[in-house]
Amino acid sequence: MVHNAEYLPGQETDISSVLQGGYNNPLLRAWQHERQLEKNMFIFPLFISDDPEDETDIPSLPNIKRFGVKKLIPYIDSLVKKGLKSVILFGVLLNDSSKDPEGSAADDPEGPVIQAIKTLKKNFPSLYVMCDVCLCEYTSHGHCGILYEDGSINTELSVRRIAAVAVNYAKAGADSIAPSDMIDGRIKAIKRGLIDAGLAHKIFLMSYAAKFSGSLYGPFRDAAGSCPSHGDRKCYQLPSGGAGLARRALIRDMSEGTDGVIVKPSTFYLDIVRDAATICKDYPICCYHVSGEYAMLHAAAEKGVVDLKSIAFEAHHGFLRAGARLIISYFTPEFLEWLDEPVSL
Ligand SMILES: NCC(=O)CCC(=O)O
Ligand SMILES: [Zn+2]
Ligand SMILES: [Zn+2]
Repeated sequence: MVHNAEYLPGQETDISSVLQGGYNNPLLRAWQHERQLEKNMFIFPLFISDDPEDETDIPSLPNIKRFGVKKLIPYIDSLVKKGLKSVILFGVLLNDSSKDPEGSAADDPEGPVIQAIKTLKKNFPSLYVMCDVCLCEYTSHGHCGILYEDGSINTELSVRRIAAVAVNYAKAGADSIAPSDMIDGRIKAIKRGLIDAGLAHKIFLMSYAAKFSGSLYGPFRDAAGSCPSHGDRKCYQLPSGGAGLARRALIRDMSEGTDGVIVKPSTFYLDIVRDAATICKDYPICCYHVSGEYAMLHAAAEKGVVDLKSIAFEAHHGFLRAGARLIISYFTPEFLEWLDEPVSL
C-alpha cells in the first residue's frame, strides 16, 4: 500500500479498516463513551449499627466503616459537600440477643434504620435515602425471611413481615424501598402496603429483581452480621447459571409494580444487566457492585496487580455499557473525588 499518496477518485483504499482516527485524542475517547459516569448515578451503601456511638472499620471492606446514628452526620456532610446524592441503608445489630425468628428489630422505631432515616432526612433534606429491606440482619437464624420448622422459607409470613417493615421505613421518611430478600411476591405486597398507607406516590420501589447467590457477599456479611446460622440462600436467591430465572424475575417484578430493578452482583452478571436493560427498557436499571467485588479490586491493587482508580473506572464503565443507569457502589466516596479530577481516558 502507498502511504501519503494523493487521493484519486476510484483508487482502491481500505477506508473501512481505519478506526484510529476516531480515538486518537482524550477528547475523542470521551466522545466514544455512549454515556459518562456522573455523580448522580452513585448510591452509597451505609452500615448503621445499633450502638449510636459506633464508628468501626470493617476489615474486609477497605475504607468502609460502620456508623452509629450519632457519628453519621459529620461523615455524610463531607460526602454531600462533594456531591453525594443518595445512600442505601443497612441496619446492623451488634448484639445477637436483639435478634429473633421474625426479625422484629428491623423496624424497631428506636432501631438503627428508622433512627438513621430520621437523622439523615432532618440534616440533609435533599439527600435521597433508600432503605434495603431484608430480615437477615435481624433474624436469629440469619435467613432473609421467616422459616417453617423444617428450615424452609414460609413465603406468606415472610412477605407479610417484609411488607410491614417496608411500610414502616416509608412512614419514617425513607424516599425509596429496595427489598433484597428475593422471596416470591414481596413486590406486590409492598406496593399494596404503600398504597394502603397512602405513600405509594412518594416512594420509589426498587426491586432486587435478579440477585444471585454466590461467593461475593462475604465482606457484607462480616459487616452486617447476617451470615445464615445454618444452610444457605440457594432456595431464594438465584443460581449463578440461572439467566432464564433472572429474566422471569425481572418480568414478574415489573408486573407486580416495581419502579426500578437491581441486578446483583454486577461484574460477573453483565449479561443479566443487559437483559434487564432490554426487558425493563422503560425502567431505571441499577447494578450493585457488591462487597466481594469491591474487596477483590482492593486486594488486586494492594498486590500491585492493578491500579485501583483505573480498574474502578473500567469496571463502572462496564456497568454503563451493559445498560445500568444507577450503581450501588462502595467506591462512591472515591468517585465523588475522581469525577472532579481530570480523567486519563
Ligand atoms: N442485601 C445486601 C447483600 O446481600 C450483600 C451486598 C454486598 O455484598 O455488598
Ligand atoms: Zn437478606
Ligand atoms: Zn442481602
